[in-house]
Amino acid sequence: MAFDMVAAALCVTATVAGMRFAAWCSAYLALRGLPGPKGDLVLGQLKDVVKPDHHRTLFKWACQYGGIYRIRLAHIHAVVVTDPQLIAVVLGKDTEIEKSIEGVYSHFNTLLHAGGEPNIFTSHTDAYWRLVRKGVAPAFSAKSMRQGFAHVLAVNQQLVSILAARAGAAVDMDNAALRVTLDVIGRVGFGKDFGATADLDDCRANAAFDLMSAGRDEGIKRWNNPFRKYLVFIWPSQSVRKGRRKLAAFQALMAGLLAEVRARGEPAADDASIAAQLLRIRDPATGRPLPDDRLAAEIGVFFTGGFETTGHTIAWALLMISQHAEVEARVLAELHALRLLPHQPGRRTLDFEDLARLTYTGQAIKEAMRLMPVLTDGTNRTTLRATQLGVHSIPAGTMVWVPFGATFASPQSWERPGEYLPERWDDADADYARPTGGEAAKQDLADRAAGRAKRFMPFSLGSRDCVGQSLARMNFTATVAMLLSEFSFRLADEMDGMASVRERATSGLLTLQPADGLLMHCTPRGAEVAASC
Ligand code: HEM
Repeated sequence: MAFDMVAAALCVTATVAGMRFAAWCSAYLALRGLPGPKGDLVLGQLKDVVKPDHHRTLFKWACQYGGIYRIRLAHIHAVVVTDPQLIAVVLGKDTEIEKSIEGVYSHFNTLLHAGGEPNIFTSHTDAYWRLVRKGVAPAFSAKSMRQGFAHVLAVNQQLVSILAARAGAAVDMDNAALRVTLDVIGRVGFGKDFGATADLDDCRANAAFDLMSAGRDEGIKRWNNPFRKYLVFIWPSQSVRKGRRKLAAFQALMAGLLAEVRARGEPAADDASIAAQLLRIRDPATGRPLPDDRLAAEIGVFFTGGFETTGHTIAWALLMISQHAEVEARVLAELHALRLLPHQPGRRTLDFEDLARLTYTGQAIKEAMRLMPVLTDGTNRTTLRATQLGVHSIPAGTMVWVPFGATFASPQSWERPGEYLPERWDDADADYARPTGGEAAKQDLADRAAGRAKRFMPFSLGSRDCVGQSLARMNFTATVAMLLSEFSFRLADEMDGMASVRERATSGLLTLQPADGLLMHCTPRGAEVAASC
């Protein structure tokens, strides 16, 4: 009897394995027509894409193989897409191509939830995701941003005073920008001042700031080694135990924030902060609020999603603007026209309406986001069924990777792609793909319904785009404008020049960031600057 059961189990296992192998082989054959790099026999291109400078490799492959090519990450077949027309299909068809939850996003579940439950970022596009996404949407409306602006101003004013007191000294502006971002999300979204901006020096002095990066580090280790979450039981090395402790501390921090928010009582009717909106969510089936553990995980995802992304964006924009004298001069002229420069007659404080008026400054930031996109790896999808991408039929179960860095720098979509040219955004249509290859291509493009495919999508596209983009825009525009109005920034000699900072940028830590911080000397602007504008 026992023998029969073992034999039956073995038969089932062998059949399932056989079917999987057959599916794998058929996907291999189906994708064989696509170009792609030759890789390691066992790992394929896996080793290339976990390197700290893999964004360069993805760019090189896009130039070499075009807007769609295949790679293999060990046993996973993947198709990499940088052609805007195809990206529009990939990110626009939720019912055919879903976020790659299993194998990519689900690794991040245990970072935020001890039991590994998914959150708005890591869940399928399902009923739970819709409930949370719809629930928090009002927190990012124009009205909420206007309400939160006073916090953005206060945090940046604090940074300006600290930098003024350290005039001339070299300050790590990447670290400073990250701190501002943490405080902005804390204050605007949750009514909580973490005080990270108050002390720029010591990472460890601010527990919240320290834990934000710790969550990220452990996330990467788990992504590179999915078994890491179990290792503490099997091989409890010091590093694994430390990672676990940090994660537990991060989750406790978020649970503590939830308790703090609850202790304030029912949110006021006009409070549409992230905290208030999360508390208002009700399960339509039971009418009950989300359980506390899920709420704490959702709070955590707004910090992890918004903290490094916005912080490094600010740092890259400061670097690019301050290293291009002609761009900086135009930014200053715009600030001067709005009476936002120190020492100018009738000087005003930046207000919410100014954010929309800072057209050129916005373009300068946007161009920095094109050349140094924080989410250079973009997004991953998986085909739920066989899907047509251009002339290629992509089998079900294939990972489709849209790397933004390679897309935003591709010579197939951009003129002078490697140059920092904020003026390219003067054209309101510059976000959209252009026909290349003469009249025929123009006609072809005009013929396609999806002819206005976007070639620039730093916040992604479609239903799973960035829910927090309005907060990010408000934060980075205000910070860059306020810092540049008050100071000129010179890259410290230790940084070895802008080219070297860009060359050494790492994408191995989830976001594209300066490898060794961004040391800059900040000099307060004198009266002559306003006079010369
Ligand atoms: C410059 C700053 C930012 C950039 C470039 C950015 C970019 C993105 C991108 C590309 C996605 C889609 C990711 C994917 O498909 O894997 C995303 C999703 C998300 N972002 Fe952002 N983000 C930024 C700031 C923020 C901020 C400030 C918040 C909130 C405080 C936030 C919260 C989220 C959340 C919760 C999601 C998941 C949305 C969903 O799946 O429905 N992000 N972001």
